[in-house]
Amino acid sequence: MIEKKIVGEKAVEFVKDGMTVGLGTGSTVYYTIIKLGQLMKEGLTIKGVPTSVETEKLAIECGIPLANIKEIDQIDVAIDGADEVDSQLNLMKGGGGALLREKIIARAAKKFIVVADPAKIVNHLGAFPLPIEVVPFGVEMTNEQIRLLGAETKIRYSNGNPYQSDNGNYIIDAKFPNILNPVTLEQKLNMIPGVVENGLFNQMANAVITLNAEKSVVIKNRS
Ligand SMILES: O=C(CO)[C@H](O)[C@H](O)COP(=O)(O)O
Repeated sequence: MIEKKIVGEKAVEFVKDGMTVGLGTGSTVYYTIIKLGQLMKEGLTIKGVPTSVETEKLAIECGIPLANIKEIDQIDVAIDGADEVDSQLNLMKGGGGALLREKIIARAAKKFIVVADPAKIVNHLGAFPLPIEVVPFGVEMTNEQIRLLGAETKIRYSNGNPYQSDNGNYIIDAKFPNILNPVTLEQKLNMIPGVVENGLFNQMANAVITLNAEKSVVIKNRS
């Protein structure tokens, strides 16, 4: 999709020589990573911190050296996609199942830049089911606790088996009606035993790169 390519490539403007860069997961940040690989051939020097096994493979293919996560003292910028972005720049993420590593890297980064095609921009989060990473043990009980918060839930499956994240956990997709208070919901979900993390990234994005109705690139900054 051309929109994803435009916003994905624009994000490289936030990357400067010598930076350690958090590399998100998905079909939009894919274009950022490809572009960074091209720029490295022209002399840019960076280290990447991938948020998934899929992104790790892509970064290696693109010739981006990976930082050792145990030795990183800082991540200068993290760039990632989103499933939904609200007017306060709160995000819903995890459609690709990588939300836990994505949140760890985004939180550690000095700047978190989101690349989102215009279809991702919403007034309120919640049309997309919220991905929640849970430990496999007692998944049905954890699922029930999430349902009690008002969601219709589905354990995510892949090829006939529960989908497993890169961390060996399961994902529950939870359809809440309009999420009017994402901050409270994020906290309530993470208090349920068995929930590892959820896909609400509240007040984390410093900027969101998207397109306006005229198809021009716009950068929304969080106030
Ligand atoms: O959170 C994610 C993966 O866990 C992705 O960033 C999100 O699903 C957006 O993906 P895409 O850019 O392919 O639309």
